[in-house]
Amino acid sequence: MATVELKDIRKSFGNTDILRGVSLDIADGEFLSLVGPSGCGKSTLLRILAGLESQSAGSVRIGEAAVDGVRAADRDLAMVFQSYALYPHLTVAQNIAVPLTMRRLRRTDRLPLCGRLMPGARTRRAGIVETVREAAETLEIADLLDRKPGQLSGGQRQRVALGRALVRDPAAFLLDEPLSNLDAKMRVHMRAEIAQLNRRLGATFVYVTHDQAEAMTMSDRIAVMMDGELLQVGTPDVLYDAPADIRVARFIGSPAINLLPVETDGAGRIRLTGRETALRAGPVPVAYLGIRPEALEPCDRDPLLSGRARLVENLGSDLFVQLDVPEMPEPVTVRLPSDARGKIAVGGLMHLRTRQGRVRGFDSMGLAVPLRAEVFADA
Ligand SMILES: Nc1ncnc2c1ncn2[C@@H]1O[C@H](COP(=O)(O)OP(=O)(O)OP(=O)(O)O)[C@@H](O)[C@H]1O
Repeated sequence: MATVELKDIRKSFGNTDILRGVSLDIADGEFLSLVGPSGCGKSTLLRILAGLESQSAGSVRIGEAAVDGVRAADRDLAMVFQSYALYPHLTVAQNIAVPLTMRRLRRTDRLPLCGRLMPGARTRRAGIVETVREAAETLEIADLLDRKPGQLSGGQRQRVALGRALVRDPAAFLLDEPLSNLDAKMRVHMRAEIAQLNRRLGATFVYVTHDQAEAMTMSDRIAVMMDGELLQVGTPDVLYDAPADIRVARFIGSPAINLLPVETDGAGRIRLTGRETALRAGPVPVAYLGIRPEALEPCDRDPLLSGRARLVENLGSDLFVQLDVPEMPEPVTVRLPSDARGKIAVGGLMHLRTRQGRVRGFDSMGLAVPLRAEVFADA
């Protein structure tokens, strides 16, 4: 098992800069997800780490060793892709055994017929069968070992691909959107299994996904990438509660955070839809307030904002209401507990407030800035 260190990685394809200096330290045994919208450079970064692509500048270390210039096959990493890349004519057991056959059997052992007669070949083959069986048991596919990939579900195929990575006992696992071919239910199931696998093995996992929910539920830390840059690296809680950048705030969380345009006057008073609020800016003027849907709640007096419901979505456990707020460019989303069911109808007027510490300020460049004082009716 190993730490992974990426230092100022740059990559250009022709004149286009795809990675613009990415530095990231991943701890031994950590589950780190790289997330970001399509085309932001996540897969390119993972491929550089794997040795499948070379960087234009910067360096990669795995464990104690600098691996720049080291071939992919010699980096001691296992990769799992979105396409499972299984051999259709081999059984599950044979598919899982592929890396072991290459590594543990001598060329002469692999010869048809006479290979089995080579001294020690029988013991080496028995060792492989045992390792495959252990991996299959870990992944709960031991009863499928004799099947061919065509006779498996998507989730089972993905487990076989994981099994093939597992038997290599690599320094780190690199996974590139491994669940995107699965249906929604299987994705939820497999993401729990992969997270458990990381804990059980104590191995370093680097996981690429564009699905923030996947990253939030599985990771120790998440690195958010956009346009070839890392915007923020932190635990799921930090990214959710304290995004450093408005783009991180928008990317993390579903439904999305409300980003309300505001004005700050010379005395630091923050005005929302032309009305003064109880919020005050710090030294830097605030241009947007970020408020998560669950950080808004109905109130009778001194509302932060008021609007009419344009959509009420009942999820059973929660209620999502979208409000049209006069002068606000986009509807405001509110998440209410299930006991609000039946109390709010489309067209109904709602007054909303938020609580101390649940508002985040962003400046005109989109960087998080401190609010000086938050004075609420309930404070
Ligand atoms: N071999 C290549 N030649 C030229 N451009 C490339 C090459 N590989 C990737 N790119 C470009 O680099 C950018 C980043 O690609 P990359 O696959 O890393 O993005 P990504 O964040 O993983 O996206 P996705 O989630 O869609 O897979 C894209 O604009 C892509 O078109």
